[in-house]
Amino acid sequence: MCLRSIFQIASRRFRTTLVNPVMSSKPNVVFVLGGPGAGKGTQCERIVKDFGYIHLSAGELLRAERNKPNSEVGALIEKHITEGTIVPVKITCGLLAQAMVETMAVDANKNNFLVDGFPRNKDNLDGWNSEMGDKSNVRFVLFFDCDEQVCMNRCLARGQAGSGRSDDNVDSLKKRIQTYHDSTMPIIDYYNQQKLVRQINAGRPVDEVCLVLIIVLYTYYCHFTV
Ligand SMILES: Nc1ncnc2c1ncn2[C@@H]1O[C@H](COP(=O)(O)OP(=O)(O)OP(=O)(O)O)[C@@H](O)[C@H]1O
Ligand SMILES: Nc1ccn([C@H]2C[C@H](O)[C@@H](COP(=O)(O)O)O2)c(=O)n1
Repeated sequence: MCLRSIFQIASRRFRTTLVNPVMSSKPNVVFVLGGPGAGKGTQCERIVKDFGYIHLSAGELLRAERNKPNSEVGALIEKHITEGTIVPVKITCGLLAQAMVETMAVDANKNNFLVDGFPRNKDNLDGWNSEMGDKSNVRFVLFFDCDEQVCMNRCLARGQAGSGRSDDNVDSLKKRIQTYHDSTMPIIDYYNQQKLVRQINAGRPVDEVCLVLIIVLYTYYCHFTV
């Protein structure tokens, strides 16, 4: 049986049987973490298409806010993006919360969110817990584990392919990778201690990573059907 067939069968069963048992009026949140270029966005998009999640990328929301001509925080966001540092949580959590509210206002059943690139440091974590802790259900954390040099090469290739991102260059990437080690890994460790981390080898080709991701999701949601 080909990979595509397995994927289609798993996703059909997932949508009809496995998502429904965890529906609630609060948003269900799966945090997605990993180094820059680990493939978080690529894999989230695949899951959205076949599994009915809503993908919210913190980085994308920040770039969209930065691009608004009248944004009061646009310059601050751009400074953090190019420096590879982390935007204050008040801004990022506000954008995420607003996107969730807007999504669920259109369709209350759309309450399963992949929150990609968040929480990235202690400020993110504390801000989320105080603002969203009792307004959301954090189900688990997907950790895309990928070799640093592989991450760097992928981002540089993405820049050369015309991403237009001001941080797909060697200087910014070195800083982003440092921030990832210093600030994001402790957050992954924190969730790991709570047994909430599902670790995925993200150094493999896209289809192989995706297959492992499907198995991880399937296994998780099977707990709700037994
Ligand atoms: N498994 C993979 N193998 C090879 N290339 C990949 C793989 N996954 C993603 N890529 C490519 O690597 C680049 C980075 O992927 P992606 O944007 O999904 O990473 P990301 O973790 O979301 O990065 P960032 O945190 O910088 O936004 C993209 O050009 C993507 O096409
Ligand atoms: N929680 C977050 C997420 C992202 N940013 C900023 C800083 C990152 O380097 C940049 C790009 O994010 P990505 O697209 O790689 O997820 O956006 C942040 O400050 N806080």
